[in-house]
Amino acid sequence: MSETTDSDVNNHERYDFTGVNKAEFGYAGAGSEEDFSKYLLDRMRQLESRNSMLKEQCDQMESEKRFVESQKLKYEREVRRLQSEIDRLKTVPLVVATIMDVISNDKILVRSSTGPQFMVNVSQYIDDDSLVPGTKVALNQQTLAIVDVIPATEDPTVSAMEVVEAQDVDFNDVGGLDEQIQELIESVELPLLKPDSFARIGISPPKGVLLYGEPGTGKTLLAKAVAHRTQATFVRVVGSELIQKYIGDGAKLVRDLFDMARKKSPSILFIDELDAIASRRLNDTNGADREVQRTLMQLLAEMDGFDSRGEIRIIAATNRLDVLDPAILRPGRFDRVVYVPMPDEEARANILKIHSRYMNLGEDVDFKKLARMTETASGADLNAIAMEAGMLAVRFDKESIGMQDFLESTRKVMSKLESKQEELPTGMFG
Ligand SMILES: Nc1ncnc2c1ncn2[C@@H]1O[C@H](COP(=O)(O)OP(=O)(O)OP(=O)(O)O)[C@@H](O)[C@H]1O
Repeated sequence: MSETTDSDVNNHERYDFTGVNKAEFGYAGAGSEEDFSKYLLDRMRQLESRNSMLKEQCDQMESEKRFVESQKLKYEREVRRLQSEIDRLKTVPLVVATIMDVISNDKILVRSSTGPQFMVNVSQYIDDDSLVPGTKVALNQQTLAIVDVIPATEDPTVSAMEVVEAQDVDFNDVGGLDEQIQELIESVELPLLKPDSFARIGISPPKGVLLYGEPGTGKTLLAKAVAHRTQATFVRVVGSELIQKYIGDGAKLVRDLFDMARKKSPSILFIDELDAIASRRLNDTNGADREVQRTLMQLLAEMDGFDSRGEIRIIAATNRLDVLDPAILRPGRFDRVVYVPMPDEEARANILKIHSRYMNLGEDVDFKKLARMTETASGADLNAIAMEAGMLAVRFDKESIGMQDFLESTRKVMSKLESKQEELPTGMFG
């Protein structure tokens, strides 16, 4: 509709209002025709603006309606989702079981997680190939039919082992321990690098080397350094983890470990905390002990069936030589036993130097003096002292690390050590 303009107002004289009932238009005045005409134009303007306002409101309502409709669809979807979630939560739980044997395509022997064994049916939607002994499956609670195959969540071998293809630790990173390094060169490095020399002379290199000594004295460090020197893959497992994490899988893991070492050869297999799987039998009746025994038997079997001139070397470490089963130390197994001592004064100064060689040191730093003050510290403690001194210098925004920082960090680490040693039994290595 076109807007009423002023020219319309000026043209009002053209209209003849004779005989028009003005009251019908809401006009109450008794003015001239001209006034009535003006009145009418005003009314028209008012009605036009009201009309356009109503149109705007209508548009707005239209868009609100569309919005509400889309919200409605959204909420309907949400209701359907929640409904199916409720249905899912209301379904009866499935029973977990392990396949013991496959008798025929539709008859499977399973052991449920609660213990008893059942002969059960299989849902037709399950792929026959996935039904092999050892697979975990879900059973319907009433009929005990297999309704699902539970995928293995993690391959224990992957998380139990640490496999490092190229080590960056060298013998230069080891402070002291010259004799131990020499032993490792003879028993691990030479057999890997010069196997022909052993064959020519007609002797077999030792199969396994056992490093023993207090915690933090550098046993792992030595094994890593020898792996670096020989460019061998470093495969590491921790005895206690083999036992605790994968109950029932320990023996299989040992097999997998040797398989991995063979696959990645030349390799150095490092078994840390050997005592956790190779301690003397104390109590035969307990299930956990039997598990340890099975793992140990597998380890011994693997070592016995192993060619000592091959490309795999085994190094193990323990803090407790006194608890080891003598079977593990027989010839052809860990036949070279190397004691890794706590560092003496000279070694302590060396270790401090090694761990602060990339630090910006003040001229007053006296490693000999620090070595005299750290008589009971292991290599790991000395590493902690160097790190802590560096942290102190950073905390106080210094240019370099001074003797004062080292003295402060030594005091801190040594007092922690003393309080720990008071709690420990003595005589483990004496
Ligand atoms: N002789 C050493 N020279 C240099 N650093 C050392 C030495 N001994 C220990 N360290 C430092 O201490 C850290 C821990 O040492 P490592 O893990 O080799 O000890 P370990 O004897 O294997 O201990 P655990 O018995 O607790 O396994 C090393 O990474 C290294 O930084």
